[in-house]
Amino acid sequence: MAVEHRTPEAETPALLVRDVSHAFGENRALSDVSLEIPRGRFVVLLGLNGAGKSTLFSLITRLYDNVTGEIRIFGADIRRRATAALQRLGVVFQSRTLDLDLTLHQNLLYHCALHGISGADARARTAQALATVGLADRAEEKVRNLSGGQSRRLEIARSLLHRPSLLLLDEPTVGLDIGSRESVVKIVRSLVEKEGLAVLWATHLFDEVLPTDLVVLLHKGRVLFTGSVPELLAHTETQTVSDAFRKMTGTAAGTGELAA
Ligand SMILES: Nc1ncnc2c1ncn2[C@@H]1O[C@H](COP(=O)(O)OP(=O)(O)OP(=O)(O)O)[C@@H](O)[C@H]1O
Repeated sequence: MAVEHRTPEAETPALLVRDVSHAFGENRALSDVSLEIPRGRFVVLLGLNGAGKSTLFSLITRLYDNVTGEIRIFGADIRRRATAALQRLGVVFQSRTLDLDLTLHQNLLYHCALHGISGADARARTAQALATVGLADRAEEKVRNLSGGQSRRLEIARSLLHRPSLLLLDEPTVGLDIGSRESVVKIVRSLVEKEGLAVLWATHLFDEVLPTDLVVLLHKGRVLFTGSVPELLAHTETQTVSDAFRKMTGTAAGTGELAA
């Protein structure tokens, strides 16, 4: 008789992706992608434009249906237990999705309503989320008045309202000036350190990777490496993440959309 082995709840990864592929017609955007995000870790999904990062996010968030492989959020299969899985997930997509003519407060209250959160609870969560991202004093202004970095921070606040345990961010710092980039990175890293959130941070900017992060290297729809930064450097016999990336992908220095 087959014995079923169950992973204890505390050991279940925040996100498990196993053997997931996706194609747009003839264009294979993802091929047998597997990765894991342990609880409470900051994981960088590193890949150039077109690597498949946004496609993977669309599958994890169920914008697209994954027809191959398996995706689990804290153990819940996103197809069979979609509600349980998505309740634990917060997302900041690459394109902006705020209502410019509503105030910060109204944008967040609207999102609370979508999650069935209302009244005093919604107001308390909104105030707390705005404070977390340093925008408490801007609550009654229209979003139209915010800078790019402030808008991003508001989107992060919005993603926290239903108190997720796993946060996905797709190229959150693209187009921001250096000061705004730093503040966005700092806020998200602090959520990992202080609140124990697990984060999947998609980027093509190597200087956003810290030595203590885990890295998933995605190139042309395939995962070429998963592990810690020291493991990546040892594996490639290089000194920097950008050199390691170039070596693994065969991308020559000075070409491609590399930064830092
Ligand atoms: N809706 C779509 N229809 C057809 N092809 C698509 C679609 N979305 C993505 N692709 C293709 O799938 C591949 C992966 O794209 P994807 O957007 O996931 O990459 P990415 O790593 O997020 O890059 P970027 O940061 O430029 O969005 C690319 O070849 C892209 O052209």
